[in-house]
Amino acid sequence: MIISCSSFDISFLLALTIILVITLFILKQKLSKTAVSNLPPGPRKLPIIGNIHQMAGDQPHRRLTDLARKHGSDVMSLQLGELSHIVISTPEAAKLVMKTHDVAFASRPYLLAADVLYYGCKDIAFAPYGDHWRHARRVESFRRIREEEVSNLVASLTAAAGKPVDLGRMLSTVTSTITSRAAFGKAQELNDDFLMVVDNISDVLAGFRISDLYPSLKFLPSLTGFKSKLEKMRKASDSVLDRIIDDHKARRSMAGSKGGDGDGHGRKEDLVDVLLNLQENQEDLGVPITTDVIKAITLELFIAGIETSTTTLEWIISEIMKNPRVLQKAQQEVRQVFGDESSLDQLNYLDMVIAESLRLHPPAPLLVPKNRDQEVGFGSYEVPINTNVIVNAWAINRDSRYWTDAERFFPERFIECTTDYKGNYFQFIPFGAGRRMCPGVSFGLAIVKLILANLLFHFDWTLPDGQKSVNMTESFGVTLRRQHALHLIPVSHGGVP
Ligand code: HEM
Repeated sequence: MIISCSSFDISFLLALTIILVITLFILKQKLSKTAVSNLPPGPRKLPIIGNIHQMAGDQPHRRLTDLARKHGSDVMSLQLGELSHIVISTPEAAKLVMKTHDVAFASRPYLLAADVLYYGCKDIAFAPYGDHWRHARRVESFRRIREEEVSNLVASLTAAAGKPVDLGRMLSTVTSTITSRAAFGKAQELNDDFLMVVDNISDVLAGFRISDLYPSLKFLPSLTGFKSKLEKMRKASDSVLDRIIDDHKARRSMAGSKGGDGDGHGRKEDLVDVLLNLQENQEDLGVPITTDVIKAITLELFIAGIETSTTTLEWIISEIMKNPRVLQKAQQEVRQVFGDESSLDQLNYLDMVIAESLRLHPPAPLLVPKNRDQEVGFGSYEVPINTNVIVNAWAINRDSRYWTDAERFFPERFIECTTDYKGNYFQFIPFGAGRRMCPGVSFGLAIVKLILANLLFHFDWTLPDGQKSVNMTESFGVTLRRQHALHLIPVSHGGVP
């Protein structure tokens, strides 16, 4: 969940002025009804907009970190438009949310974008906690990644050796092809409209647009043009997903296959097959797996697979280019040990490099927002039902009480502590924790590690002429991407792994 810069530009302010007048009376009434005496501390809020103005100016995870330092380092109240939030910024408070009271905080807030794009929140990430979500999570049967795609990447880089390449774009292509194979069974030809959806989805799911913050003003999404943008996106993804599902159904019926492993012609089962199998065995589930559910889950896993792995890889490579010592050490290990995918387990230093990059640059710095939908105590504070909960993993992963020299990129720190991603160490939560923790940990890490090992094995890397260092500026979006393209020069090292 990220605030889009565009949400805070001039059109935002104009729209805000209009709604201020219209909503004054309604909100005054609402706020007085929900006033609670013992809320966690927080910055002073203005009438109607609450603390929206304090979110402008920087990346949300950085703004929230600064505000928390001043107003409530563990847990802080924030009013964004109509919506009450608490912001969690320490491992101790994160443990209360994602372990002690995990069930009470296991739901997600309503988001119009998730409603429209995921067929009424029939995906996994934005599904309310309940029967649908429990069954959808069972579909974490991701296929083993295909080494061929990584070989294709190596071949393209070899062909471009000695010249600058846009590495971020190449990584995005390879992760998209791998995910496409796992999800759809083959690399799909995805039209420009669908790729527009992939590019924009993290922005529209950010959850901080004016229409998200004033959900009772139902006319806002139409007034601001947000609704028509979402409908256009849904139309574009819907036609591609329909085609993919129809293809699968046709192949399955030709093969006379009802589930099983593949279609009898050597085609392996993919994510869409797994979902169609579940649909055919509805009686086992008690929750209908409709075609909309299949489309929502397929789209979400496809996008989750590309965005997070690409972002993780880009930050790792940026960090090691800034730290030649680490690059050299990682490269030495890879060139001594790496043979094929089965030897990935022996690359211990590479694990530490990945962990250290995930610590400093978690691809989802604010995780996915949670919603408190059950009555529970929260430490000494009262947190009303329906409060949204933002867990600032970015701040937590840099908590100087747990991490010595916390801002420094130093993979060796993981010699002493664990790189366990199971959500048991609340000072290190790049994948979240608890019931709603990421189900794609193994799939995501396998892609990242395999690609990284190949990039380090086959190539030495240099910066393009005239570039002294890697620019580390972050961009706005649901995932924490680099703002500038990552241009590097691959120099072939030779050797066959
Ligand atoms: C390095 C890679 C990845 C990172 C860092 C990452 C991180 C995260 C985070 C932080 C969350 C939110 C957890 C929470 O709210 O507590 C999440 C949720 C999720 N992720 Fe990932 N992810 C990665 C890869 C993947 C992949 C490859 C997939 C699927 C192919 C995936 C699918 C999902 C789904 C479906 C959810 C929602 C879970 C739920 O709400 O129950 N992720 N991920």
